[in-house]
Amino acid sequence: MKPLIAGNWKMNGLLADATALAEDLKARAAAGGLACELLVCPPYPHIGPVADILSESGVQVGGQDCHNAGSGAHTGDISGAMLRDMGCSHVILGHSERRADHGENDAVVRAKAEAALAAGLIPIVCVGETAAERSAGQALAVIARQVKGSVPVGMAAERLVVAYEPVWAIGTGQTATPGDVAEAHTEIRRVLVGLVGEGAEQVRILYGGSVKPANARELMAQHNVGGALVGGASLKAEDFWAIATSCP
Ligand SMILES: O=C[C@H](O)COP(=O)(O)O
Repeated sequence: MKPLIAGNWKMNGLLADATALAEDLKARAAAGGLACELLVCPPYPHIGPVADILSESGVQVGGQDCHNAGSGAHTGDISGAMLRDMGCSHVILGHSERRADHGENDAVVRAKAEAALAAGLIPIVCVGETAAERSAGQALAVIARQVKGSVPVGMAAERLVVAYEPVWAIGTGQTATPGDVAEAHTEIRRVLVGLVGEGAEQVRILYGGSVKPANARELMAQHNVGGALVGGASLKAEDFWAIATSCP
């Protein structure tokens, strides 16, 4: 399977910024020849216009979260079906900013992943340790616990993406070393084998945390790294494209 380079635009920009970025990516994608799949995850209000612009481009569109219920009285939330209806193929779930800002735990993330799958979306399940957990020597244990708790059991490997995002590397400019990344991804793969079975080798495990053009090539070359989840650098088409063209 090709690597996946996903851009998480988070809560940034207005509609004009989102559509300008989408138009720029569409123009770059028209040349073809990328060795990876590309995905952008705009803020909810921008998903429809961005999906319209990118509809024939090959660049996929995703959500940044969805509720675990299919519909109902959940003010301020959106469902997987709504994302699918707007043209989304993927949804990011359990991002550390959701876990911190909205108190989402592994059980909630797993319920959301099950709802996303039921809606026809591919969940990108995020895991990663804090700086304190790493200092305490618990990084791998935390990662293993989050994967076991957040990933639905027995799912098809091609319907799942996992993202390793050490919390201390997100938006800080401090990137995990290639060795840290390889170690964490190997642990995630080991846990996935128990959850997914034989297909676990096919699950793409993305790295996220201060990925930029200058470090993307080395990170993407690590064992078990199947792409990147990019925050800040995905807001500039030039940088996002440079990361996409770094795929092996
Ligand atoms: O979802 C993306 C990550 O949180 C990484 O963000 P960043 O590239 O700005 O560090």
